[in-house]
Amino acid sequence: MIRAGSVAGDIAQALARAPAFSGVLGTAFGLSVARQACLLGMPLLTMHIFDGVIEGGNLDTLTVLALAFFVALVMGGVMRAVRAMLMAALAESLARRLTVEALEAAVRSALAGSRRPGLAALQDTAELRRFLGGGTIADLFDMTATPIGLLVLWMLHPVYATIAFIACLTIGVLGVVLDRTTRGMMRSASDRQVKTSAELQGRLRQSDMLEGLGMLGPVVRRWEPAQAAALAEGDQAQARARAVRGITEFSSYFAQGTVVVAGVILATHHQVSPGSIIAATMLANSATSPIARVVLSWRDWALAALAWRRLQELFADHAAPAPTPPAAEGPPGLWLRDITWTPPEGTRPVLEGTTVYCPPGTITLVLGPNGTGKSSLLRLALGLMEPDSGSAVLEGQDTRHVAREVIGPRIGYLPQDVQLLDGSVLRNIGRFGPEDAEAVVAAARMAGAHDMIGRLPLGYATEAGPTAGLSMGQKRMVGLARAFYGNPALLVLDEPEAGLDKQGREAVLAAVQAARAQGAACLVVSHDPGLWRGQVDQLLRLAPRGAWTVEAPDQPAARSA
Ligand SMILES: Nc1ncnc2c1ncn2[C@@H]1O[C@H](COP(=O)(O)OP(=O)(O)OP(=O)(O)O)[C@@H](O)[C@H]1O
Repeated sequence: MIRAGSVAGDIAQALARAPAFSGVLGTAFGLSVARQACLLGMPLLTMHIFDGVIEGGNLDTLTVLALAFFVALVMGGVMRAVRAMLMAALAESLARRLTVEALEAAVRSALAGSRRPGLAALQDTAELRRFLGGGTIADLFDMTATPIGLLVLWMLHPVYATIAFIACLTIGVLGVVLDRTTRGMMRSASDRQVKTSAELQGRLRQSDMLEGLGMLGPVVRRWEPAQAAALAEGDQAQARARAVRGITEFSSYFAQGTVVVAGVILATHHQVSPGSIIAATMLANSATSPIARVVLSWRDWALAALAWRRLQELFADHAAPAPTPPAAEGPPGLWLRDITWTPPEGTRPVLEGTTVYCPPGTITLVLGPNGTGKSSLLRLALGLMEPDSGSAVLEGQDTRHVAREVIGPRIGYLPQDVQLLDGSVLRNIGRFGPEDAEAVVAAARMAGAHDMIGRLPLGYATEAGPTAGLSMGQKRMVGLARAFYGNPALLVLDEPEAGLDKQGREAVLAAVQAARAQGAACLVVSHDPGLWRGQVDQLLRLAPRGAWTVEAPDQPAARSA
């Protein structure tokens, strides 16, 4: 849980861990101090113009002072622009790094069954980018003007400094009160909004069903109260922020007005010069306005804090499994060793001690009633989920504890719900790697999809993404070709024949036989054992409550020569 007021510290700590980032932050801070020095010189110049030039009538001095005033102004502006560029570059660079990490963690979180959409992690990264690049941190750096301004005011007259100090204190206390009283509200509103928009997104994905069955109204009516509650909580926090904004602005102007009044009284008693009144007003403004800006940008701080907290929780809860070195003498093929697995929020294991060895060049058919854990076993075999105990070992390497880019190319996977990504059929089959048309066509031929692809409007160049017009059967065939791409050592197919016509089913059988002949260990889930009769080397039967058996098939597999 995030501690009140710890956001800046947390973010600064994270930035400081990266030397390049801390260097940029240090430079931006240095520029802020230098800029404040330039700007704080201006009230003193103004005072000299009033007290020295008006009384002495020396226009040469006025020219020099005016020039110095102008140079200070330009230098302040240049430093501000350079600082803004540095902060924007820093925000960009940090966001790029965070985006990759956030995406990886979001994928792992989705695999673990989390309902929080990956999109939310990207929105949080964008929020942090906006925060870092948007001048809020620069406002914090500008707060160095406050002690310097107060010191100079003190040197002009302690009464000036006291008035400005009280104003700074009032604004600062208001900021802390605002933060303490609304942070929880903002957090809850923001979390609720993420949840409700995720729910709505999930439901809208089923637009055919919603529209076809006339369910849109009831769905929206169920979603609306939660959304309204989230918005109401956000509005309440905003209302408090508006009240604080009013008091902050009032305090700032009140301080300046009081400085003028006090200055006139002091001048009539010859304790300060008339020019000091203008200088003190400017200095009081310089001392109070950075604190006021930080308080007024409180919402940005709060939103960035929430985004940061959510990302930290996502990274902590879904860290990449630590890689382990492969065993020196691992058996070839796939070995599922004593796997026990309980679904998230489940009370009893669906798989209990499941053990099966799939040598290279064999087909293992996984059978069982609905809900007995067949798909889950495949995902465990691929290392996509953490078992309660046991492991899946491919050629001596634990498939869970290995970099995905290392093991991915050795695996072919056809999930139950085939998803193709935006891009051509060619790019999808080639897994969006370097284009290798020959290997793509070889995979498509092996999957029996080549002729079907040839009949598509643009052949291999046809769009295959979720909104493209491929039928379910066509998608499945393209997905099968993607699984075969690169002759994987392990082929994991979840109901590959589902939804295919007779020709498609025969193509699948032939394709899996071909993969076996090439030495792949094949693990296939099916609800149609008849189709696979005489085609497989062993059967893994799953039953309710974690029961399982490994059997030889009724008819031994017919091996191709
Ligand atoms: N991410 C998850 N979160 C919660 N429960 C899950 C999750 N994945 C699987 N389960 C549960 O685990 C059990 C096994 O699911 P699984 O999809 O592996 O069964 P299956 O044998 O493949 O079923 P089917 O034949 O219907 O495809 C089910 O009760 C399911 O609800």
